[in-house]
Amino acid sequence: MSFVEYSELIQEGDVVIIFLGHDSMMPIKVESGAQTQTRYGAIRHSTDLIGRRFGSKVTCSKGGWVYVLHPTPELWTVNLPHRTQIPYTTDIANITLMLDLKPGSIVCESGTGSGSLSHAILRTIAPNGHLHTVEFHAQRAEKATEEFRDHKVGHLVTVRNQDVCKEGFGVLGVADAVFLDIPSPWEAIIHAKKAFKRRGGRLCSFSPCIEQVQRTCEALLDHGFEEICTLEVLQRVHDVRSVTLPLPDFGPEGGTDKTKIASDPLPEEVPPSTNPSYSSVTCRTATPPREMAGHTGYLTFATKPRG
Ligand SMILES: C[S@@+](CC[C@H](N)C(=O)[O-])C[C@H]1O[C@@H](n2cnc3c(N)ncnc32)[C@H](O)[C@@H]1O
Repeated sequence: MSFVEYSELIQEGDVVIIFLGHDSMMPIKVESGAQTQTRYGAIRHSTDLIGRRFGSKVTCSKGGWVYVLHPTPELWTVNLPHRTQIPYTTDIANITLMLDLKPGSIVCESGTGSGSLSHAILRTIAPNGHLHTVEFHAQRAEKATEEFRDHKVGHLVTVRNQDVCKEGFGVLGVADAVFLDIPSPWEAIIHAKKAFKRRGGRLCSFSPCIEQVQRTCEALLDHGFEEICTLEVLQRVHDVRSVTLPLPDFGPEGGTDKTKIASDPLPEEVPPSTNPSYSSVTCRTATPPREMAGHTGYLTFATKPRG
């Protein structure tokens, strides 16, 4: 099992996602002899997991069943152990697109935090790209390193335990893209600029507050970045339902001018208001919500030009 390559069978040491329901999943590390308790009973790793196919339905000791899923960055984002605030898949999808990430890209990131974004970046830049991720909190840097190794993506990432605002990313002139998710991104712009390749690249900074965005945009302008734009990604979930609407009364079919064409047969005149099949119509419709909660943060993108 690897986060960047699909495997058929579950093996000792793999991470699997136990799916109990759409709102109830948990990641576990498979160890022979171990058991995991769920509300449907115990899952015995040796007999229930090892050697089974990813996606299998597994019956637990109390008779209930779960699915065992192959991990993906999206499933990891909603199941990872939180050590920090994290970006979610709606923002991550836009970050990946707008940073133009692809297999082979070299990316610099700070802070690593809980590794939510890192996993998505790694899946996109595999098999020959590289992620340089900087985290100044020693335990978070250590935990992320351990997880990347366990998830078989360690060869694609270098974790550095340092302050990106003081010491930068630890690499110069290599990056195609830079991502910042720190409280004072404006202090790291100078280091981002130095990390980029000579031909330039794309930068993204994620900030929850507009004041942080303003300072970051000023720093980006001061350092010669172009195409600066900030956006907020909101999910607009449409509510699908059936509605019954009254039909307007347009009068009898064929009009009321009975003298218009003498040869026309007159339609059967049933006033719509007295004919139940014409007075209303039921249809399926989708309505957007009136209010949209869910501000996660502002995404500021910019281009570092050549030179
Ligand atoms: C919001 S979290 C990042 C979450 C991360 N993007 C993820 O996907 O899980 C911010 C992280 O940045 C780290 N951090 C803050 N300032 C930093 C700095 N100057 N240098 C390096 N890391 C920093 C914090 O310790 C924290 O772990």
